[in-house]
Amino acid sequence: MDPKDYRFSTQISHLALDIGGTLIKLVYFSPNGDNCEDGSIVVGNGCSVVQGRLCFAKFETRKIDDCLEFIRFNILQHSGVQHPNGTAGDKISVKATGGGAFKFAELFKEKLGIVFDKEDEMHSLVSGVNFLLKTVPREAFTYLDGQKEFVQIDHNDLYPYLLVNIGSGVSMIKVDGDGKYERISGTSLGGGTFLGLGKLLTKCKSFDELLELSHLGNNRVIDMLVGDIYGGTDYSKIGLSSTAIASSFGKAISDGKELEDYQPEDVARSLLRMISNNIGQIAYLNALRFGLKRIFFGGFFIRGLEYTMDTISVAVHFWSRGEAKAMFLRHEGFLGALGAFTSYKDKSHGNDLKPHHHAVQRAVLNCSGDDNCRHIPITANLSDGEAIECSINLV
Ligand SMILES: Nc1ncnc2c1ncn2[C@@H]1O[C@H](COP(=O)(O)OP(=O)(O)O)[C@@H](O)[C@H]1O
Ligand SMILES: CC(C)(COP(=O)(O)O)[C@@H](O)C(=O)NCCC(=O)O
Repeated sequence: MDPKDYRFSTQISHLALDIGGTLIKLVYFSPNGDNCEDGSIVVGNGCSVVQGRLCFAKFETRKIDDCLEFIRFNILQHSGVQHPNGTAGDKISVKATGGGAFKFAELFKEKLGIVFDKEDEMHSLVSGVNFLLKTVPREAFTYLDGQKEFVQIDHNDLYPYLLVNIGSGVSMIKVDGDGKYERISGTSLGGGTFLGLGKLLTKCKSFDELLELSHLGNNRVIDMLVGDIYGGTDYSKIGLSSTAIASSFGKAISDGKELEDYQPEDVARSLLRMISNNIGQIAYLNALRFGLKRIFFGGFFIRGLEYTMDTISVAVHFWSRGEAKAMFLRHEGFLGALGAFTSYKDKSHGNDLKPHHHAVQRAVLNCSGDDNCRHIPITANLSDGEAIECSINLV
């Protein structure tokens, strides 16, 4: 292969995208040093092992042009690939998953000369979680009563588990092994519902603003509690305390108030609680259906927010009477994109490429904060996923 072509084709396959209903997630490999060659070590079988980091970025899907610019200026040019206006002749193949891999395929081809090599969304989610759980230390944790505890993952006792991905909508997947999974349930009441209803009800403009508001609010102003119905007492016979929510938003029935009479922060709090609680409960019911004890929650809805994780954990704990465990992931929002990224290696089997083509060899979390992704000049939300140090094989 012409060395120029070699560089061209290997560099750009270090990017994978997950284009969802609300957010576009990017995972890309950033070699240590200014370019790939600087960080690479050639090993005996002719492969170069390149040291670097997996970096993460996200964009709102409605602002897809920002994402296109980001890829053009930070990834294509940084890789030595210059396609200001890609043409049909300059095809670059990139792994992509999520609904947007279909919806926006033409746009990426037209604007960047990128052709999507599509990976199934559910498959990518599962691959992403398995990669994280098996490779990245201190990835999974529990969160209950304000206590975060990292979970030691036993590779020999990982399956089966339930994966609940809370994106715009929610998918629930029973995972039995690598590439062995079944989507067993889902609900349309997900992150998109929280954000959509939140925008309508509070006039918030963004997810972050809505979260900020929810921090300040009190859900009991709007939620009808068991005590409100039972005159302040518990309904202990069926295990409900007086402070349990009997009916989300139920107080609005008889308060005689208009929406404007409620504080937006209380509305945001009730909404967050309602969505989180409902997902926790449906997750538990599905875990019960299949006798699953471990439930991993992913998706960008969670955003590492204590209140959300606590609500989900309490719901799982309460309904399962402590039998099932809710667990969360540090790279929660990038499961699909990571799965698509790791699929560069899967496709190498059975074709001309050697095994381990672009296989992520090992990963150690790099918690160095600002130092991550420092070559990136234009704005992207980089703080949401900590970079993962790793090396990759280039054949
Ligand atoms: N910065 C953000 N902008 C919009 N939504 C966000 C943001 N951060 C978290 N979210 C929440 O995450 C959800 C999207 O999660 P994600 O896993 O990316 O799903 P999708 O693949 O459907 O886009 C949104 O519906 C919203 O609830
Ligand atoms: C259609 C989807 C898989 C798309 O994924 P997303 O962009 O929401 O992450 C998801 O929104 C979903 O599973 N919705 C729930 C549909 C249902 O089971 O009712």
